[in-house]
Amino acid sequence: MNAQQNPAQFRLGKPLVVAIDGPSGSGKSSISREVARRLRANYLDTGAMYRAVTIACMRAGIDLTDAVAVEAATRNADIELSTSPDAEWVLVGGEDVTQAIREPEVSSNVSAVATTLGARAELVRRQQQLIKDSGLRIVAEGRDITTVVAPTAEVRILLTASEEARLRRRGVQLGGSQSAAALREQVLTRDVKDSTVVNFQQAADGVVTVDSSDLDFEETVQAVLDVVFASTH
Ligand SMILES: Nc1ncnc2c1ncn2[C@@H]1O[C@H](COP(=O)(O)OP(=O)(O)OP(=O)(O)O)[C@@H](O)[C@H]1O
Ligand SMILES: Nc1ccn([C@H]2C[C@H](O)[C@@H](COP(=O)(O)O)O2)c(=O)n1
Repeated sequence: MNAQQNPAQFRLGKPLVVAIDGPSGSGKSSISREVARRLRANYLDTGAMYRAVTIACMRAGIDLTDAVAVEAATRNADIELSTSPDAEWVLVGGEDVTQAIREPEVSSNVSAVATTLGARAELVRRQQQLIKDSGLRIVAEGRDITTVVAPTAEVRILLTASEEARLRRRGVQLGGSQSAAALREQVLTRDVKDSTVVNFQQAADGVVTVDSSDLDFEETVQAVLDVVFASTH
């Protein structure tokens, strides 16, 4: 029996931490959110936290190349975010920044925060607390969840896709409004920068790779659920 035949056996009501990492545009957020729904689990978008700190720094006029200032701003950042897969909201200082953190300017600047090690340490600490607060029933996704944030998760997955698939999907997601060069900057160049501090291109020991290049959305959800099933039985 696999997950498709009987999705109801996923240790319902019991702890289940599913850690998912992968490069930009591989489908981490959308696939993880749907997997969380089907597992009746919480959902944590850790990239949204890096984006929230970035917008807080930009609004405060903080020089993003100043690691000491970025680290201090991260420690002081008042961030709240939904951990329900059915409600997407992010607040910074009580203000709703759910849409603003997705703006291209934030995408261009977020790597400066993500590559500040002191900022990472603070956000990893908060993410681990959010996972505990979820009752350890959560799908958490990002770049270092399988290796740093939740290395002992019951299920650890690297979700990948070819560059071509990732660029195509992000282009469709943005409504065809971006040039090829802008898409490469937002997807591939950002990955190169982020890769300098975390490894999300190769699976660490014990991490299962799901390559979605030739899978559609539903097939990818099922492939992830199959790994969850196989890892917990
Ligand atoms: N297997 C798939 N087939 C087709 N489209 C997909 C698939 N997986 C994800 N998508 C679509 O690709 C787009 C990008 O996915 P998503 O935003 O989840 O990626 P991501 O890895 O979280 O990216 P980022 O790290 O840059 O935020 C979305 O529109 C999503 O619906
Ligand atoms: N665990 C994480 C999550 C995200 N990041 C960085 C890398 C990205 O450039 C940025 C935004 O993430 P996205 O919303 O695109 O998934 O945050 C990270 O370093 N570690």
